[in-house]
Amino acid sequence: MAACELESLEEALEAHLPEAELREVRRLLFGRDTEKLDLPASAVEAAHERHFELKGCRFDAAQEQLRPPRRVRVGLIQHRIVLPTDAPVLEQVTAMHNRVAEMAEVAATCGVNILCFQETWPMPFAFCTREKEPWTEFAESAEDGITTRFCQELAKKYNMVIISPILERDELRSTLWNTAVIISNSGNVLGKSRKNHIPRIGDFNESTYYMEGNTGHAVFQTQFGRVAVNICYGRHHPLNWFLYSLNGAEIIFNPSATVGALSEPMWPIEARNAAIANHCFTCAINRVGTEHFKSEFTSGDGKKAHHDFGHFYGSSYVAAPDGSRTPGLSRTRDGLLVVEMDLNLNRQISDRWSFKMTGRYEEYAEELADAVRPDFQPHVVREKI
Ligand SMILES: NC(=O)NCCC(=O)O
Repeated sequence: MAACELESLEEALEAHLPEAELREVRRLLFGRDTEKLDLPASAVEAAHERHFELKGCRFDAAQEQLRPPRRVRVGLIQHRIVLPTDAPVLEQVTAMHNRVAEMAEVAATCGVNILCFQETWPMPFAFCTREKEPWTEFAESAEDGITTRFCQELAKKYNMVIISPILERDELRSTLWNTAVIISNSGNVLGKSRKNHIPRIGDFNESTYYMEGNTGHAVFQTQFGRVAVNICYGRHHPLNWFLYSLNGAEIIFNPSATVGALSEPMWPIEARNAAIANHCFTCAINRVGTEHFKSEFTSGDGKKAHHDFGHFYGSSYVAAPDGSRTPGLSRTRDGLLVVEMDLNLNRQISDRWSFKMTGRYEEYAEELADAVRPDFQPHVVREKI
C-alpha cells in the first residue's frame, strides 16, 4: 500500500483489532476517550454533498463549585488546493476562498466559535521551488488584503473568531512574512502573529521567501478565550509553545504544512506534548494532497529533480492538557474537525500536575542567559585522572 493510500491510523486499528484490544490500544495511544459530539443532520448532509469529512468530539471537565463551565467550540479545516498550481494566481485564490466558504458554513451550523485554517491556506505550498514568481504574488496585506476581507465577512456573518494563516506582504517595509491573522467575531482584525522559526530542512526552502517573525509570543483575548498561534515548524520548539502559554494562552493553534516522509511519526506527539507540558489545549492542522509544480527542483541530496513535495498527510487533531486527544482527520481528504472543550480543564490539570509551579524558571533563565553568551562554557563534570 502506498503511504498516501492509508486513510487514518484510527481506521486501520478499528479494521484490524478486536473490540476489547482496540479499547486498550486506544487508551494507551490516545488517552482518555473523547466523547463523540452530536452534530446537526443538516451539517452532516452538507459535508457529504460537498465531499469533505466532518468529525465532532468533546472534552469535558469536572463541574466546579465556584466557576461555571467555559465551553468553547473550535473548528479546524484541512484541505487540498483546488486548481492546478499553474492556474492564474487570482483564480487559485478565489477557488480556495470558495472551497473554504462552503466548509466554514458547515462549521457555523455546528456552532463553532473559533475557526482556524491551515498554514498559508489560500496558496499552494510553493516554497520548495525556490522560484520567486509567481509565488510572491500570493502575498497580501494582513490588514486589508483580499483574504483578510473575505475572512472578515465570514467572521461577522457567523459570529466566529477566524484564524487565517497567509503569506503576508508588509508593503511599507517591503518584507514578506508567514503570518496568522486573528479576526475577532466582530469582524475587526484583532492582530497578527508571525511565524517565529523558519525551517531549514528538506524541500522547505522557506527562508527564500520570508523572514523570521518579529511579533513575539502574542496572545489574543477573544470573546471565547485567549488564543495564540504557533505556526508549523515552531511546533518542534518546546520553548516557543511555552512562551505562548506563559502569556496566558488557553488554546494554541498550530497551522502547518508538512509531508509524510519527513515528519509524520513526530506529528501526533509534538502538539500533544505541548498541551500536556503547558496545561492548555493545542490544535494541529495540516493540509492534504500532493501539489505538482511545473518546474523541477532538487533537494540538495544528490537525488533526481522532481515536481512535488510529496504527500501532505492532513491528520489534524486537538490535544487536551490531560494528555488525551481527538482522533485525527483523514490523511487524504478535506475535512472539518469540530471540538467542544471546557477551558476549565486547563486549571484543573494545572492544579493536579503543577508543572507551572514546579518549573524552575529562575534557574533556567540564568542558565539560558549564560548559554547564549559567546564565552559560554558547558557545565560538564569530568573524572580527575
Ligand atoms: N511549513 C513548515 O514549516 N514545514 C516544515 C516541516 C515540518 O516542520 O514538519
